[in-house]
Amino acid sequence: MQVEWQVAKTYEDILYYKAGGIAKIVINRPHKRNAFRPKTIVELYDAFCDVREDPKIGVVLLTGAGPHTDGKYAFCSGGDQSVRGKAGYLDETGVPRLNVLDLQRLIRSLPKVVIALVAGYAIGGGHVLHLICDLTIAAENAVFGQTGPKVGSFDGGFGASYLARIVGQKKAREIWFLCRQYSAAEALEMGLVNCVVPLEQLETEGVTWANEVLQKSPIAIRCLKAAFNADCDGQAGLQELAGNATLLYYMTEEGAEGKQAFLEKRPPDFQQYPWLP
Ligand SMILES: CC(C)(COP(=O)(O)OP(=O)(O)OC[C@H]1O[C@@H](n2cnc3c(N)ncnc32)[C@H](O)[C@@H]1OP(=O)(O)O)[C@@H](O)C(=O)NCCC(=O)NCCSC(=O)CCC(=O)c1ccccc1C(=O)O
Repeated sequence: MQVEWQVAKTYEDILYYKAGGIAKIVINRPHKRNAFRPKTIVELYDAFCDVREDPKIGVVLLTGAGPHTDGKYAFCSGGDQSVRGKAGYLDETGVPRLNVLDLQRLIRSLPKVVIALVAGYAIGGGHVLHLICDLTIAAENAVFGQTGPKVGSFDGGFGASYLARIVGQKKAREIWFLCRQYSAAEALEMGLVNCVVPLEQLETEGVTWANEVLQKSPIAIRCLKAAFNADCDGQAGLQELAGNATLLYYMTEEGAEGKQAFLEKRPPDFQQYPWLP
């Protein structure tokens, strides 16, 4: 399936396209195996905010540019260690940041479906990025793993607890404690990815999945995503789920009656609405 991607906005570290109801966001630092610096995250955050505000977009494909000149592919290799300072990753003004955590929360709470397309390495913070996406499609050359304890880092948030929800406690501890690398086939076996396809079919497969999602009810999908999140995300997850309930209530005549009565300075007439079983 050929897609006519249109550039949605120009950035330095990422590429951002749209076509139909699909957005494609590409981490574009192949010379660093698509490691992210604070600027990369600021740009990713901006693009995901644009997706959130665009009512035509229902699905995002998140991927990495490649191959690099050495022929190797990467989805993302995590935080750029060359700009790591004493208290985080240094931005252009020297302020230390761990702003990937903001991006993780934005992707998770985005009321649209995010699909990671992983070719090559999804390592360290890059592995956590694919993990928090709603779905992951891996190319046959994909390689997954955490490196934190090897490079003096760890993600005790979604990177630990959500990983354990997906692959189980024993496997999650193995992944973090041993810092091994896992093939696409092994990732499929442990439920870390949804499917594995030949490299040259990766984007086509992503577009096929996206188009299938786009045939479905937007409100049903956003409520389901919030419901899946609520199971793991404590009060923030409940807030997200309940926000959808409020959205739906606002869309009812009953909800509108309360507002209308206030504006017309009269008592609300809720008696016309049934107390359903
Ligand atoms: C990905 C590799 C396994 C690929 O190996 P290989 O194919 O042999 O390529 P290399 O020759 O190693 O790399 C090519 C080229 O890219 C540069 N590079 C690769 N990865 C990085 C990186 N992460 N940062 C900077 N530069 C990178 C590499 O230096 C080479 O450059 P040359 O100039 O050509 O030499 C392998 O590259 C690899 O293992 N990479 C490192 C993976 C890693 O450890 N990532 C960091 C993990 S920690 C993290 O991601 C922090 C996440 C985070 O922000 C966070 C989140 C929540 C809580 C806390 C934190 C926190 O900040 O700690």
